Amino acid sequence: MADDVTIACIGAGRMGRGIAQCVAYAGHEVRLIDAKEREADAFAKLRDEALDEIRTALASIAALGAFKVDAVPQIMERVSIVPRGEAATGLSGARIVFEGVPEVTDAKRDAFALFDAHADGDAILASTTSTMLSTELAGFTSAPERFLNAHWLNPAFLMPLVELSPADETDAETTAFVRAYLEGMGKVPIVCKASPGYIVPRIQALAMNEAARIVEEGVASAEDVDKAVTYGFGLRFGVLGLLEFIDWGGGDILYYASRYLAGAFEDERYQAPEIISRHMEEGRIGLKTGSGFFDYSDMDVDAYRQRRMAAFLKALDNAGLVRPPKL
Ligand SMILES: NC(=O)C1=CN([C@@H]2O[C@H](COP(=O)(O)OP(=O)(O)OC[C@H]3O[C@@H](n4cnc5c(N)ncnc54)[C@H](O)[C@@H]3O)[C@@H](O)[C@H]2O)C=CC1
Ligand SMILES: O=C(O)[C@@H](O)C(=O)[C@H](O)[C@@H](O)CO
Repeated sequence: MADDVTIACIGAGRMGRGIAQCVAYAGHEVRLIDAKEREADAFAKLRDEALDEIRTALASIAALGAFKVDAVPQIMERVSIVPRGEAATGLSGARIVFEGVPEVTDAKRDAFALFDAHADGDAILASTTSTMLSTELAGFTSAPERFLNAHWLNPAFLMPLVELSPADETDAETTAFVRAYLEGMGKVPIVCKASPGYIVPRIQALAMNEAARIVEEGVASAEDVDKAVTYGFGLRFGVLGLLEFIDWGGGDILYYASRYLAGAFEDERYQAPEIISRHMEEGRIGLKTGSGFFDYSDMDVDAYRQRRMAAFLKALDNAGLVRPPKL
């Protein structure tokens, strides 16, 4: 991967700015393109706001000790922002164009048309849509072989994961190029097949809606729901992952818990998928049977548990929750 890759972002909102910050930090030139037609005054306001936001975010991370604050001006020199009318200049020479316009089909269609009209013949278009099916979006560009979804998580500068979701027509080289580029800047890309919501938005939409529902029903306060996530749900799944935790608790427990909750709430949303009952029939319910979603049969299980314990202790220590025993 060349060091002088130029990047463009269509859309200078939350994600466009966050991606620009990562790209500039990683040493590459980045052009933000305001996707909306605006009067000169309105564009100047947006430009100042966007550059200010990126500069302030960099400075606050530097102030926390991540890097030297003197580096901020040099990083900022790599960021520019142009109005929609200058999209041709902004897109010229860009190797990857990240699209970050609102999660609305017409806005995507319009941004893709801008890419088609002005981007270079070898440029890759990567949509940061949270949910839209890549195969559907691919139909909005005349270069579907150079298109894929690249779902960054917010805040882009802090979150390592980027979910890549190629469309049916996407060339393998397109995915490989974007993957290598992201890895080069220290991100952690994963590839999933064309499917709405990939992994994270698909799981978190259920979790976020359920959290909101708990507050709506008066079951717990917003403070306590988020405390439960910080000190329970999030902390544990940060160490174990969801599927590994099924193996720890036992797939059978999830099966019975899901059945009870589906009955108690009289709602199908708690039904376990078929794979859970199939694993039970096959005796694959996790650590206690030697396999579940993962295979533990050839593993030194004590050493494995000790590694996970170390990760838990680290997480507890970060949260200031490690206490010595009372003697
Ligand atoms: N906000 C989030 O937490 C995350 C958002 N995404 C995705 O990234 C994409 C962009 O989201 P954000 O950056 O949050 O949006 P945003 O609203 O902050 O920024 C969108 C930008 O596009 C411009 N724009 C262009 N065409 C527009 C139109 N037709 N109508 C209105 N505004 C238009 C807006 O002026 C704005 O500058 C969406 O697809 C979203 O689902 C992905 C990950 C996280
Ligand atoms: O994970 C992310 O950062 C994003 O996918 C989002 O937060 C989504 O846009 C989410 O807010 C949609 O409800």
